Amino acid sequence: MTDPLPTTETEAAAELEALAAEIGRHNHLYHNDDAPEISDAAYDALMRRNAAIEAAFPQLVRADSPGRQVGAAPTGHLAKVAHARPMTSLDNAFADEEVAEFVDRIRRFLKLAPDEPVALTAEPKIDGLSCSLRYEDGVLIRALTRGDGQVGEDVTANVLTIGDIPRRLPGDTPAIFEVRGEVYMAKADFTALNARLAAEAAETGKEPRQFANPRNAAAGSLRQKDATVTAGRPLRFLAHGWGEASALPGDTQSSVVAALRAWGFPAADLFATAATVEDALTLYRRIEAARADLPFDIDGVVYKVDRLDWQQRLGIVGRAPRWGLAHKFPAERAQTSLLAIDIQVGRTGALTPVARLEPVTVGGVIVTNATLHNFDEIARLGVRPGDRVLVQRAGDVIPQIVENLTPEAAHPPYVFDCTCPACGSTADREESEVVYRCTGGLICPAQRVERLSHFVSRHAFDIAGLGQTLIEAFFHDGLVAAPADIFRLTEEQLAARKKDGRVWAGNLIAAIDAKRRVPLDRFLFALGIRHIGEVTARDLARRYVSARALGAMLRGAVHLHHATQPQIGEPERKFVLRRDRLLVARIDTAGIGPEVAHALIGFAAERHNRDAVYDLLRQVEPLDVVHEVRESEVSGKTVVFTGTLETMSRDEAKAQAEALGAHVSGSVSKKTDLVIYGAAAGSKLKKATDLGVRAIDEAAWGEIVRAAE
Ligand SMILES: NC(=O)c1ccc[n+]([C@@H]2O[C@H](COP(=O)([O-])OP(=O)(O)OC[C@H]3O[C@@H](n4cnc5c(N)ncnc54)[C@H](O)[C@@H]3O)[C@@H](O)[C@H]2O)c1
Ligand SMILES: [Zn+2]
Repeated sequence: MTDPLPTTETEAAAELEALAAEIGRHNHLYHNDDAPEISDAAYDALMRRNAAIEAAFPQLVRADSPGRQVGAAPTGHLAKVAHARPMTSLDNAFADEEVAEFVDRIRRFLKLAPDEPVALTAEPKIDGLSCSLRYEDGVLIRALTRGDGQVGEDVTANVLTIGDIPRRLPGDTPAIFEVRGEVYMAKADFTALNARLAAEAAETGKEPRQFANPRNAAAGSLRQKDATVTAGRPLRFLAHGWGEASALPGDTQSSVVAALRAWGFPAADLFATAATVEDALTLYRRIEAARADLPFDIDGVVYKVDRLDWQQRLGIVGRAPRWGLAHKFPAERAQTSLLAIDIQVGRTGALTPVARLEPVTVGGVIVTNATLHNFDEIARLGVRPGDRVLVQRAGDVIPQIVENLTPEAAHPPYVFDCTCPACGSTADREESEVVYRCTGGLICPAQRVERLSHFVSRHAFDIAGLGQTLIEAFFHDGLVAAPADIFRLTEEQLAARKKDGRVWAGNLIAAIDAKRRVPLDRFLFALGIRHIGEVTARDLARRYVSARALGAMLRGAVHLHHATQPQIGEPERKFVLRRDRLLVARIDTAGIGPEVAHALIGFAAERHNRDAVYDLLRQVEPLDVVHEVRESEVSGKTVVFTGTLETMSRDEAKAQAEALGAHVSGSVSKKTDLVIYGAAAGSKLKKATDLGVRAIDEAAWGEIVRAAE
């Protein structure tokens, strides 16, 4: 967990509340709908976060804390029946040390000597759903799902269709005995079932029902109202415990499991006992190594205290027994083939490469694509379509490629052609960045809504009554695709959208018309060019004064840009742009900086963008910047700033002087009228003194400025 814990009670209580709601929602999706939205690892991370906050703020533990609950209360169509003994969950461990702590806790609880051995059983943790089978006088009379641990769903009819489950126990068995275990679906059966469902759907022309993983398939198949559906599903059963029992056929976990086997229940082949923590961990690794070859999905190893008298004393705390622990496996990995690399375009134009994979089950979920983060990652992994790759799902829901398993040069290298797949514009990146962005901001379908919303926003065109929601609606209805379209909207079009919409339409058109003349800086800012925020837009506007002058400069720059591009071909060509110092130098003045220069040229070099701007210029007129000059004692004079100014930047000082009608020069000569010096002023100040030029400090300059206000 990387996020720091909340520091105040208020924050902690708020987060616990949010977690309870979120985890509750996922419990419902997982346990009742068999349709989880997040991975188990992501779910476990939420639970751990909840537990960590509860440990830091024990007074805030909620009555409905997810840490106290088992599963989810059943809500479906099946009859709800109370359990004779609660069906619990298990505490989780992820690291080896946690297993040692588990045994230490048991020793402390039972007040055992430190060297007293605590024998544990170890067995795979099957990814299915638990089920309790009640036998009375050796006959199966009821089967219940776990539900919320107190109340389960009656699935007796369904369970009778499962071949692994005996209907009747042989010979002399206790009068009452509840066998508990997992109903699961084998991996191969799961794949076949999904294929069958797809084929059936294709025949009837319906949308196929596909299960995300074997666990969901098992749960969805068992919890059917119509047991004949269950009968057609390849469900299996593994016994691992018991509930109410009038007598027990042994005094250890292992001897009871052996009896269950003798009665005809399948139990895990990899079941074993361990005398020490080290032995338990050895079993864990053995089971982990066997994992991929097991016919069913498992997500960890379950340890239980072998002695039943100790289990009895240890009892249950909250949602789980003190005598059991689920030691989960780390993120699962799997091999598959990289079919293709696609590029997704985000709402702000960022391009993300996505790996299309041959479907593979990783950690119980079918994975068909993985993120590659960015193009550097593709280079780092050296992956090419056709390669075998190692895929992993970690705490994150999005799977990732961790390694390329195909030797060098087996397939042609992946080449990114630096164009946006959504609009065909050039994609560019800055030297300091790894992310490529589409430069077709105004025309790129992936970015349009975002750009249009920006265009009408408060600091841009600021059109009264035209916000994001309306712009989105106009876009979806095909009324507005580019900024210029806003100015082509008609009252008739708008009025037709609302009942009695005349007045509204009239007002909106008037508000739009009122913005047909806007200050140049707003116009520039509204275009949504990267790095051109409000301040930079204002700087650019001040420097170029008119749209015409700015346009002329850009035309020149773009012409030069195209002329300096080597002829088509290698991808590098397209970003020569950002290395072209000469070009950038043309606009990299007045503190505008190379990043802004690159962004501007990149934008202007794109024909679609130019067309969109010309189209807009037929509708609106950007107003020239009028430099207001105030009369002051320095009007018409030449001033020089030197040294380090304390209260303002050099740029601001220069702007101040210009606003007062002064000319700012960089060097001191006989023509200089005034030198303003800051700290550590050197040769210029000396020269001024030598030439007899008047020199004042920053504070005195401040007085001149204030006097002119
Ligand atoms: N992805 C999601 O949205 C989501 C939501 C809820 C739960 N989950 C998953 O379910 C887990 C929580 O469910 P849970 O309460 O069932 O806990 P759990 O799955 O971590 O462990 C308890 C269960 O393990 C099962 N089990 C399997 N093999 C066993 C064995 N050999 N011995 C004893 N029990 C065995 C039993 O059914 C028992 O109830 C989470 O950790 C997460 O993995 C995921
Ligand atoms: Zn694009």
